[in-house]
Amino acid sequence: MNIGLFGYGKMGQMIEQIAQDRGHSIVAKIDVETEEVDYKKIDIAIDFSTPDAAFNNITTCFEQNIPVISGTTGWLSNYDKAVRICNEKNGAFIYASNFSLGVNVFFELNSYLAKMMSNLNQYKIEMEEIHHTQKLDAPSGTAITLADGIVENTEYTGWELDKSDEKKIPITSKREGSVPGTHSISYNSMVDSIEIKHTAHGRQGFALGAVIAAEWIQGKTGVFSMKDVLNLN
Ligand SMILES: NC(=O)C1=CN([C@@H]2O[C@H](COP(=O)(O)OP(=O)(O)OC[C@H]3O[C@@H](n4cnc5c(N)ncnc54)[C@H](O)[C@@H]3O)[C@@H](O)[C@H]2O)C=CC1
Ligand SMILES: O=C(O)C1=N[C@H](C(=O)O)C[C@H](O)C1
Repeated sequence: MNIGLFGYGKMGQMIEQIAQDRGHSIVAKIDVETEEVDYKKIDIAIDFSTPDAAFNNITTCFEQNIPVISGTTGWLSNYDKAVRICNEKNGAFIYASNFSLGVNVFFELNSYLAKMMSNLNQYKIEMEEIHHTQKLDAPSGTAITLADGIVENTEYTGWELDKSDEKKIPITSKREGSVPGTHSISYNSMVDSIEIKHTAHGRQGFALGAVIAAEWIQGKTGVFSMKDVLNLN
């Protein structure tokens, strides 16, 4: 595949390595200073840019009939609009807050545990995410997906960054050194706690998942998720 990277930061560079190892070519590296893009060369776009840039990058690719894999977080207020444009153009799109296999298994585990805990009112939930200090958004996209999985299976109505509303899942976002991404969810009662936790050891898992998604979406049209790619059911 001829890949166009939108965002050539920490993730863009990791994806370049992994994509090349898997026999793909990087034909464009688009970053903040890029003035001109030759879209004709690009078979597929992989966007790991910034919350402000993602929507424009994604929809410009749809206009150019280029399928898009996006891992950028913090732009989701425009997600429905991006999906509409993708469908209007008969395009192909995958957004995932986290492309790693481990986190996608963790998403399933989280939903399953939430369902089991839904009637046990003596347990109160808490979520914590820890990332490097360069991260622009909080809470992380992964934490939001985890919270959505809990809301779907319990009576919690949403999430909040500062604990106050009993009906919302309290999320604590910590920014420390170069931490690649740690997410934990705990259910705490007076007598005990149950905790599940995912710890990324680096960015390889995210990057590999994005390249696998790009390989999977070739020749398809529609809006998909990592659950489709990984066949997790
Ligand atoms: N879904 C997932 O699995 C993962 C998602 N992420 C998300 O991916 C995004 C990027 O993460 P990192 O690479 O760590 O950040 P980074 O800050 O290292 O890289 C972002 C790059 O985007 C560039 N950029 C800014 N405006 C741009 C524009 N208009 N067009 C193209 N590029 C532009 C920046 O100059 C920078 O080089 C973040 O939103 C992060 O939360 C990060 C890791 C995994
Ligand atoms: O910014 C990051 O680094 C990461 N962002 C994603 C998120 O917001 O969940 C995924 C991963 O945790 C790393």
